[in-house]
Amino acid sequence: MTTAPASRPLVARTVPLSGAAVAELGGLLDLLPREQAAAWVRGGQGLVGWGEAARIETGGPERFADAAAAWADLNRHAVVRDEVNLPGTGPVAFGSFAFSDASAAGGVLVVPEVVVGCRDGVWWVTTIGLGSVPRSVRPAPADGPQPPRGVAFSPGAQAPDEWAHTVAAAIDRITAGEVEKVVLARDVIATAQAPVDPRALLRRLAADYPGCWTFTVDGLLGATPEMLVRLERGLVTSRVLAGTIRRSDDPAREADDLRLAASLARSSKDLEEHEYAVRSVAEALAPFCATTNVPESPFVLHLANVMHLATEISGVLRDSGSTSLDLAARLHPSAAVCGTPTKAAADLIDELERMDRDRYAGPVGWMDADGDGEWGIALRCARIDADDDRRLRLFAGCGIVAGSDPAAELAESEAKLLPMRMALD
Ligand SMILES: C=C(O[C@H]1C=CC=C(C(=O)O)[C@@H]1O)C(=O)O
Repeated sequence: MTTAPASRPLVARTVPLSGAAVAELGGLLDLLPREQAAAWVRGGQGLVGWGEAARIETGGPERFADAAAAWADLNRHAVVRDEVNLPGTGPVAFGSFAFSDASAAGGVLVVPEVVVGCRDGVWWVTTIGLGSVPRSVRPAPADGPQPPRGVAFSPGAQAPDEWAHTVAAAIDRITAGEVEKVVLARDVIATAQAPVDPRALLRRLAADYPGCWTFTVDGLLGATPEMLVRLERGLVTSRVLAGTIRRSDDPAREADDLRLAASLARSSKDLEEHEYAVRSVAEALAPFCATTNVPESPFVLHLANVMHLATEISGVLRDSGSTSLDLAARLHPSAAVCGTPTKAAADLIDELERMDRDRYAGPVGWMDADGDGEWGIALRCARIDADDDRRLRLFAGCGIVAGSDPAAELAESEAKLLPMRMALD
């Protein structure tokens, strides 16, 4: 199913924001109103948007292709005046897609009525209308959000010890030769005493995880460290993560961190897990790229809660007709969230997880009219219940290989849930 408002043209205008206007703004996230907010922000830069000029909803195995086609169609007839001309100026769609072809969560592209962007000190505002010239807007800080109140956590599809047994079952299936790696996830339900204002969570996530991409699209919000694919004027980049170690709880932890980072970089179990993920991305990108660069060994990425093995892959696009969403569709699901071989791992996930991942572990991000954009993997995130905004589903998953230990994976999943738990605290 695709719903796209086809008959009326998109009308978009981008203008730069002057230094004096920017001085009054605060940060990008401070501009968001409570309703219909979208964001993709890292280290103070990125895009935020609000309102809904157009919405494209898709579902099933063709959810990416249908969304890309509907977005291209909207832009074919668009009337655009862009005075800034950078990736992310002109009409922009924020998007989020389900992990699984079978999920009712499908996919969505939301075209906000107002988008404010910041990149390398350049600020702009884009106003977008459907079938009419949009009113010009002077962005201003919104009211401060109330922090969440009285949040209680309860198990989702599987209680923690049950999930550890599931991990043990997965290890048996790996040992039996069914798959080489499978990523198993679990969910946790958070229930607050009052409706949760997503902006409070976004601000907390951005402050605690400045090196991650803090996002919200259509009720999904989080701070992901993993970039599935970025396309910018023909340059393709991807940051692959797999292989994790928890950081120590000790505040004076620098010496500890060095020791942990060194043990992660030497861990054959984590290096194996990482290698599957890198290979899946490199192989999927190769047909699209004239050249690619895949570093031989990973580096260790330090986050506030965990450290990951990380590899930055880059390439030059061969065919200028491919959009960032086309690339994301081809890369999804990578072995960082599914496993190896892909189909057998996806079947095992269906069988063992006993839940719908919804939009967790699917691509989330934005795209402009040229097809440039950034699509992260929706990790360290939660989805607000559309029917009850006091309720959220939190997700975390772990790559399982033959050498995995169920108790250690359970502890790792707790560490990955921490960003959202703390944001709800
Ligand atoms: C599936 C998740 O993380 C992936 C990304 C980084 C490290 C991972 C790991 O070490 O298992 C996972 O592959 C998650 O955070 O829910």
